Amino acid sequence: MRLLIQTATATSGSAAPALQSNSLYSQQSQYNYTSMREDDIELAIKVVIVGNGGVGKSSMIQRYCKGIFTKDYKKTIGVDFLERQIEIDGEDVRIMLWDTAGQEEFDCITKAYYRGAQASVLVFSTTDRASFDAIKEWKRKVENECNEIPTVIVQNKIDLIEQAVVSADEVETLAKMLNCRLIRTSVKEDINVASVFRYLATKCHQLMTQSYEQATAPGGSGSNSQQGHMPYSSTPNISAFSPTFTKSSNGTIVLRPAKKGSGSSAARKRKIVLKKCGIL
Ligand SMILES: Nc1nc2c(ncn2[C@@H]2O[C@H](COP(=O)(O)OP(=O)(O)OP(=O)(O)O)[C@@H](O)[C@H]2O)c(=O)[nH]1
Repeated sequence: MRLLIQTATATSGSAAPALQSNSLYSQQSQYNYTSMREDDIELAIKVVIVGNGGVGKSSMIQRYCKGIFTKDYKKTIGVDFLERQIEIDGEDVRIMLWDTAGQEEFDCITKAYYRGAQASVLVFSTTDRASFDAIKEWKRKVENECNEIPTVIVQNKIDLIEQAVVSADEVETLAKMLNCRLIRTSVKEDINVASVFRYLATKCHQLMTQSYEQATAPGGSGSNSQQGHMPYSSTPNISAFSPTFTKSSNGTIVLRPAKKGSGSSAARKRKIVLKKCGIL
């Protein structure tokens, strides 16, 4: 059995995939569990990476997904994405990293791609004061499209700490004020890059599991719904789609079944719980 989810059309690794307007991910992320078999669920998290031009967003994604670093600066035009799969609590989670152009001229294109994101990374550079000052505004832009989602502020280029134009105190104060986790990275030296995405994936995984359990618990909010819809919550859900997977021309993305035999004991336990809950 397959679940169809209307979402943004995207092509693996290509720049600026076409976007379709999409009610599912605009404000209310809802899943119809009655039409979904647990085997069909593949956990995927959409993460948007934002920040001024030249702070290292593309480099960070390349480092994380391909393990490479290049000194060349190639301005991102529009939007691009890469993905990587990691394991959280014994379950495979696909992290889709959406790289957005930092230049304001691309704002009207990029903001459309924030929609449906379950987590965000706000990046500034240790050597670029303006990029630090812009963090609040980047957060606001993401929130406009996604409400409150797990967010990390990344201070990149800490290998250049001697040329820092922002004090440690200032950065910590801002992170507290915006209620975001702060992680200092050097993409060049490969310091803390993986921690950023593991932190966000873990956070999203927890939120999704809570939501899921509430929706499927006997007498829980899910059982009250005639349609079996997951109740709307301001917390993010991990979406069960992958932009690399087969899509139809109308922007419908078809889920692929989870790999056979890949289930860990945690995943198996979840399957048992789901079966008990009578999910078809
Ligand atoms: N020293 C140092 N340089 C870095 C680091 N991360 C990225 N850079 C360099 O910073 C420059 C800009 O990096 P990009 O990844 O292209 O920046 P971006 O944020 O994607 O820029 P836009 O596409 O314009 O939004 C490149 O020359 C990178 O090599 C780092 O951790 N340390």
